[in-house]
Amino acid sequence: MTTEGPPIRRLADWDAATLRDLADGHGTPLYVLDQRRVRENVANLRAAFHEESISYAVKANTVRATLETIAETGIGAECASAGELQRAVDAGFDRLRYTAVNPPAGDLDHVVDLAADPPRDLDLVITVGAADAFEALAERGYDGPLAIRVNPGVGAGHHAKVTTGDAPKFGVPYDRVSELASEIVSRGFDLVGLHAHAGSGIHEASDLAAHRELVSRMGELARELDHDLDFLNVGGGLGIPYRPTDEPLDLDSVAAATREAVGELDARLGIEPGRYVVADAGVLLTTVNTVKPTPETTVVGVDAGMTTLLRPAMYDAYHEIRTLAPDADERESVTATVAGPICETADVLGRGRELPGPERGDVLTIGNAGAYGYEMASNYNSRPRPAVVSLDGGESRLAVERETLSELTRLEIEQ
Ligand SMILES: Cc1ncc(COP(=O)(O)O)c(C=O)c1O
Ligand SMILES: N[C@@H](CCCC[NH3+])C(=O)O
Repeated sequence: MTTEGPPIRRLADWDAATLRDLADGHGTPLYVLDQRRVRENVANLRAAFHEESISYAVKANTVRATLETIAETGIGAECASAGELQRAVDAGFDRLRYTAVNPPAGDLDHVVDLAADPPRDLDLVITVGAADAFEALAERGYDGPLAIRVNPGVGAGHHAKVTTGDAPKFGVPYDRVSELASEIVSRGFDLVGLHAHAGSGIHEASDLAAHRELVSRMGELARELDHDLDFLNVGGGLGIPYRPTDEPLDLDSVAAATREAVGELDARLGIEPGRYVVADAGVLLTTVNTVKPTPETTVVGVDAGMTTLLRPAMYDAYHEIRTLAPDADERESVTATVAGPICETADVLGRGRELPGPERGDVLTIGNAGAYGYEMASNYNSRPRPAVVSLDGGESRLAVERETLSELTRLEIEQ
């Protein structure tokens, strides 16, 4: 059983000497994932959502070491692709939800095969977000349990690009759900659940209000359906404080508000957080390559960029940045723009940051990098992806090797 921890692990709480040693030993850019913190986050969620069923949204971080840690806690896995599903199975998850968005044929083939011939006893439910996805499964002879992803018409999130509950791309329109449910049931399938997801990064009061509205609409829909359900999953999206001045969510009150909003329900409530489980369990270490004073700012060029951590470029997301230099206290502070090595103006990890006089060779640490960090890394500009180290108590081990230049072309065929 895992033990609960503080509601957030701040960047300042990481042990600087340990991180410096890891940067020395493995080079940078380097992701570090603390498995103890992952366990604490799961325990914190369980303490608050003790009546609900919890699945980890695998997309936030699929590094095997982390998936194994989470699988061991006994919670389920929510998977958005055949690749995620396979990783979750390989890491030991037994309760799996495949919540496909517009699933490609090859994915469905894989998932249907897995359902027909599982490597062990698996509790696998496929969630369809369109009538066509249901037809595609039926054509493949799938005869297992199904859930419907609903577009509840209300969304929330830290950025418009991750607000899903009101985006037409996601889910069956609310007022067409009963029709699809009847079709599924009349054709002899086992409809076990309904699902909706407001979006990612629910943190502000307005987002929490939208979440409650979503839950309430979903509760109503579940009651209106002429069919008994096993579960009503109201998605993930629980946000975390990215800025040092942000406060963590009060999970107990979010859980209580969720229960209240759903109303009378025979089915079990479910949630599927990703970010909340892994974000503050990870940091990104990066080395300063250049320090360039300019009339506007001091540009601190580092070896991590948008190909290592995409969130600042993609969502203008804020990630705290600190120096690990041991003599930081003796240095005069400068206002810096921390920029990556990619040929894009958007390749900036932080603007207007107060840093103790940065020097070439300094190692910086970037906070809350455990969620959607390594996972969204790319090879743009032919940059190899970084390594990942897994930390557990005093032990550290390499979890993902650093990509090499020769690996960048491994799929290319000489013409
Ligand atoms: C269907 C679904 N469930 C769960 C999540 C997890 O979201 P988060 O990492 O914000 O908890 C997402 C991502 O937004 C999602 O699309
Ligand atoms: N990638 C997003 C979260 C989106 C989750 C997927 N629906 C982020 O970094 O905030």
